[in-house]
Amino acid sequence: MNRIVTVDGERPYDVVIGRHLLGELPGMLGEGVRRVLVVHPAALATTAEAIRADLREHGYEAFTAEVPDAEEAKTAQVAAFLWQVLGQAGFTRSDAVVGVGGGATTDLAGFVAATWLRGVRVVQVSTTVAGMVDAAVGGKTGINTAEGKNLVGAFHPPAGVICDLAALETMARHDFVAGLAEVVKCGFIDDPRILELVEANVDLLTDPVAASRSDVLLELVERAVAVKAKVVSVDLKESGLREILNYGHTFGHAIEQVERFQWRHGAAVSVGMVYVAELARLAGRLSDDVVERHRSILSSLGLPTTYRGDRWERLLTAMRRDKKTRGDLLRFVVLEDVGRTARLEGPDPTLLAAAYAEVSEGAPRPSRAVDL
Ligand SMILES: NC(=O)c1ccc[n+]([C@@H]2O[C@H](COP(=O)([O-])OP(=O)(O)OC[C@H]3O[C@@H](n4cnc5c(N)ncnc54)[C@H](O)[C@@H]3O)[C@@H](O)[C@H]2O)c1
Ligand SMILES: O=C(O)C(=O)C[C@@H](O)[C@H](O)[C@H](O)COP(=O)(O)O
Ligand SMILES: [Zn+2]
Repeated sequence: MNRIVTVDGERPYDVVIGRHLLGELPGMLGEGVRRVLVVHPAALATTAEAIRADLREHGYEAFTAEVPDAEEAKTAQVAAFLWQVLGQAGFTRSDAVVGVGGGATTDLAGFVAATWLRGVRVVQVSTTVAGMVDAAVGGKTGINTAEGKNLVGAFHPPAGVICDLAALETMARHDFVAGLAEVVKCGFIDDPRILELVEANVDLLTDPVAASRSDVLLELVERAVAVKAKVVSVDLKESGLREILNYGHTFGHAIEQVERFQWRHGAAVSVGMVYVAELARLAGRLSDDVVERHRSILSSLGLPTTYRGDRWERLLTAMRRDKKTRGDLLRFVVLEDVGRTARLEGPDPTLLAAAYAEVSEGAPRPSRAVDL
């Protein structure tokens, strides 16, 4: 049975979660669309071709465009390639883009849709855990620059999102588990039941095939999407509440930039959540127990909770480029308890460095992180 989460806003849209859902796509494209560009990485070429053929049967003029894998897709060069494709195929404002893939692909496809003719429709067909519970929903689109993550982008909500859990069966375990970091994030910021479900089902959730076929994953995806939908429905452009979805990302994005985008996003966010939990603890705002719960739940999934200890200056430079920063003021989303978020603004530099020491490799703490 499919689950539907509706995202409110200027143009409400549905996130449909279930199995074998590609038939939903034409309905989501809406009235008046004639041409459709299906953007996908090589790993999803067969799916993209099936979508193109189906769209043609429904009378659309459908094209596919293959883009590089993962973060390699989120560049100005790849965006420019897609603008060229759209231009040469004569896409007008009543035409549409469909993103088929993980968060990297849908961030790119969404950004190209946001910028082509100053905005055409996009439907996201998400094929990863991180994409389904987070990237495809909420309209944050963008690309990276050498200086940092998602530094160029636009808020451009989709016309609909398809989360076909059957697609997850082919995912590599490390990519699958990395996506669970965003699910755990939703648990810490808003929905404690998510944490209980993850803690009770670690073995199942670290097996992509078994997890994808389970009601546990269906419930987790629905709950995480519901958290995201609740937030972005009232604060699309991140003027306040939406910042909570950035929990763990200040330090996480800094790792990604320092590692030249070779780390998985979810793995970096995993360390970032432990970092900011330690920061909140050192600032006297979070209990030891909740900090340790971060470590235990993330490491039980095989996610990293530590990072190399010799990168502080570079991490700090990267954190200053975080979108929550205002002028020289570094700002963090912190927890005061599970489900209770707050902001920590301009923490003392010694506190920032002390939290780094707590997540540095070699710090006297147990870690069961695997090679993500
Ligand atoms: N816009 C947002 O709100 C938002 C939210 C969260 C994450 N993100 C972004 O999303 C990206 C991370 O998303 P991700 O984890 O999906 O990464 P990803 O898109 O890089 O996908 C991970 C890997 O899985 C492969 N893949 C995708 N679907 C597959 C399938 N069904 N079977 C087999 N392999 C498959 C991809 O080819 C890739 O190699 C980052 O760029 C992050 O910044 C954006
Ligand atoms: O939707 C949001 O808002 C988020 O912050 C969700 C994050 O998981 C996601 O990684 C997002 O792309 C980060 O946004 P950024 O503004 O920090 O680039
Ligand atoms: Zn994220």
